[in-house]
Amino acid sequence: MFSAPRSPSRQQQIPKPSASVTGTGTSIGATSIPGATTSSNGMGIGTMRRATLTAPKPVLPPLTAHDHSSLATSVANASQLEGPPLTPIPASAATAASSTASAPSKTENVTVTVRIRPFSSSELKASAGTTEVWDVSDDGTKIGYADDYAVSARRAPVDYIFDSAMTGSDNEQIYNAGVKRLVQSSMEGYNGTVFAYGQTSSGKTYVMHDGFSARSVKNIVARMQVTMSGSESQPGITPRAVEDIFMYIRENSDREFLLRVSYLEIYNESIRDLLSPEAIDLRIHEDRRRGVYVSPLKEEIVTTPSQVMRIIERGNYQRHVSSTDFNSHSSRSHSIFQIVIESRDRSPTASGENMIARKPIAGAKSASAVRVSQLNLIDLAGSEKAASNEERRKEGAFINKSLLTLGTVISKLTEEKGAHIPYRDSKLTRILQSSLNGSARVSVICTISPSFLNVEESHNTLKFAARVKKVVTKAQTNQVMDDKALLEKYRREISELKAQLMSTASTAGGDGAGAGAGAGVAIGGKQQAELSKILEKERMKHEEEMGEMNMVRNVLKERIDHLTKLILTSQSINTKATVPDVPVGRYTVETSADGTVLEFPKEIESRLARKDAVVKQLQSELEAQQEKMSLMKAALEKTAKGETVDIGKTLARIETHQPREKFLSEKRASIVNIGSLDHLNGVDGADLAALEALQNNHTNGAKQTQDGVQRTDSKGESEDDELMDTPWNRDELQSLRQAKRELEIIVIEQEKKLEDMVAFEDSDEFQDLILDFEEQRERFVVMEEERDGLRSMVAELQNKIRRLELRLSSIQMDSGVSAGSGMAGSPSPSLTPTATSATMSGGAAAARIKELEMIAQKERRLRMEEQSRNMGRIASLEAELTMMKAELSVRNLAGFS
Ligand SMILES: Nc1ncnc2c1ncn2[C@@H]1O[C@H](COP(=O)(O)OP(=O)(O)OP(=O)(O)O)[C@@H](O)[C@H]1O
Repeated sequence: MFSAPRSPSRQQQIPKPSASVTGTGTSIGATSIPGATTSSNGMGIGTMRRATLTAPKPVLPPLTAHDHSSLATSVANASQLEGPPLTPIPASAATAASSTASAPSKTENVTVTVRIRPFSSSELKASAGTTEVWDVSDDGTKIGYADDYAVSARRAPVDYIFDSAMTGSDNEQIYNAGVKRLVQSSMEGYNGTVFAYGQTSSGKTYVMHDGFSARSVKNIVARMQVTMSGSESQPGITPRAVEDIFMYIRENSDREFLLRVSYLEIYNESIRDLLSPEAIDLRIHEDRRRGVYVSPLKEEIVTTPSQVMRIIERGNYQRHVSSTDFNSHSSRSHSIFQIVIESRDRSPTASGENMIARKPIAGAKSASAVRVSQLNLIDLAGSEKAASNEERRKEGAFINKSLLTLGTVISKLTEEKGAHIPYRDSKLTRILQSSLNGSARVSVICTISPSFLNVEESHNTLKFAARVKKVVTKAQTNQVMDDKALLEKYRREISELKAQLMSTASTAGGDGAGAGAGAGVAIGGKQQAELSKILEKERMKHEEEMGEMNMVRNVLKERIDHLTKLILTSQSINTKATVPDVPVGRYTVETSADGTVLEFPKEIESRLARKDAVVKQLQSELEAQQEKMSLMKAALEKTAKGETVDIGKTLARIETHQPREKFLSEKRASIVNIGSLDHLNGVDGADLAALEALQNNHTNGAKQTQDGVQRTDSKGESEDDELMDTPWNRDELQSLRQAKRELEIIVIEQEKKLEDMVAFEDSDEFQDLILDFEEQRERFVVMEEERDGLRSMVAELQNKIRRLELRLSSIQMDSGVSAGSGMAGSPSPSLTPTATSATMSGGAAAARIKELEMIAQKERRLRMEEQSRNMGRIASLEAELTMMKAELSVRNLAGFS
């Protein structure tokens, strides 16, 4: 056996999450994706090909320094990016690749990496020390029994050679050694599959997902601690692959990409969509064009690494995970996360921008063809010995059977050329068929335990690894020339929309010509009036059409924008990374000479007040949610440390924060059940009674009894085991976590609302409102001036009327005097009566009087006419005034509503 010194990391124990695993890195907090949409698309696991079986060939060349550095830089930056909401994928378009042209790679063996994880606390306890069973050679390629162990256990030496063999917890090392190059080649158009294989609790989930693989409470607490301390993380293969994918897009400016993802699990031989959990028992289909695929399966288009990680987290949350005798958080299903990568040359001739009517060209190779590849990241459930719990036993039987079939398939592939390969004997092998039969690059990560307690299982894993190493593949790039590729479909749609946009623009540009021509014809009178009526009608119709046209243009522009955002380029990714400029000067206000704001327009004032009220409300809601979250965190931390949770207080506090009854009762049950009841010995009678009442209310009364028994059994176990000793507690903890996630989602939603409010202030809509308001205000001032003018005109007229009335009455008086003296010989007002009477004779005087009377009468009539005219004018002015007032108040109402 190897004489190499033992790897120092072999001596280490599985680090306690809080102590040695130092961060979460990629943020995979439980958040929902606003606008996430569903489509019923098949998940093609690659196109069907015949197995390419040859004698074992040399393995893939090792990674170059360049390989290591170019992809390794991705992790930090790409997680910052954010993208548009998800988009529905038209069912007809989102199919797997139909390859019309392909470029085969060289034949190559499956890449196999083996990792021996550090000792777990229970292994250490059971074996009373770190008895090394396995040893890794200095060059990191061979693995065999450790010398001491081989001697003491009388084992014949074994020697396995792989692409890499390693120990410890470094997920970056394992990613670089076994997966990085495969991810890169999947970006270049080759199908790729990575799966983790190994006994239960050997570290598959740890390597595939992240350093806190198991979703145990301790790990959640550790995550919190790490997040709070801001230290480094240990992401697994999946987040690293995701980061590298986006880094690749960023660094390859000559191509454009479209990414879509799906996530499924095989649980007890039934396929379930983890992104649409109600979709269970999905079927596997196969046809010549699409190969083997699962349908219907939800696919989501993704545009940022964080978006992908949120989807994975969402799926992980749905995955079947339970505590077993061997792993407190054991994956009870095989999970397959698939990323479909479409890409195309961006050069103008190849982009398809100008190829609206292009037809698919079967079999032709072209720069504009879309490359379609799939990257499958698979976390298998682990093989296990018989479990004590019946349900776990049943699950274990399904798991073992499918893993056995996988082993048989691998054996047949490598040993019996031309033999029948029993892919159909399990859902797992059926789905993996296209990858295993040669058309994809495959990398297998085998994980083993270091302990002699698991030596047989570890040896079996090594045998499996050695067999799978012999499988030879010949990956091909798939090129699609038609709308089977979403990229092509979307590009084509963008081109068509742009063409439509152009045509609406030219229609809009030609407006008003007809109206203008008619206006120049010289015609008069009635005809002209009719013509202007027609022209006016035409103008209004034209305006309406223009309005509609603008609406259509806006819709077209939005759709173009949306589709363009889904297509990723190095430029778009880099742009998304930059912080948008904050617009300056949101509204116009009146200021004094020294710049002091005199007054905000009332309209703005009231809108601002309304907005402030909403913001305040949102803020207080946000604070309340955060408060609740910290209560939950504190409760979790306490219980994880085995401390007593002050049930009464915590419940009361949460109750005051959480009005939703269902949520409350869930939380009550969770908190009541988190801690061991043993801790509650010191609680006084009233508290205990309250606690019991709460427990009685819990729906799982039967489970509680069982839990109580198991809890007693678990005394003296490790802290983790104590905490996770019963399925019931785990369920409760899971529901507690669910509650926490719900709160996180609410917080994110609230924050989004706040952002929207702020964004509204910057929006064109808001600016338009302010402009509108300014216009209204100016109109109001003009109307007020008009009203004042009319008022003074009315006052003037009233004065005039009064003057006229006075004059009239004085005339009447004069006339009365004259008439009286007429009988007494009085003259008209125009004549002096005394003079007249003095100078005229009786007959002449009578005639003169009559004449004067007639004059007076005529004058009275004239005055009366003038008076009634004036009265009419006054009435019409008053009516006009009333109208103006009414109009004014209507406008005021309209302007300020
Ligand atoms: N390389 C490692 N370094 C540190 N801790 C590890 C390592 N591998 C696994 N662990 C820890 O061991 C425990 C079991 O690991 P994990 O859940 O990944 O096993 P698994 O193989 O996925 O099990 P199962 O098949 O039951 O789902 C976890 O607590 C995990 O954090």
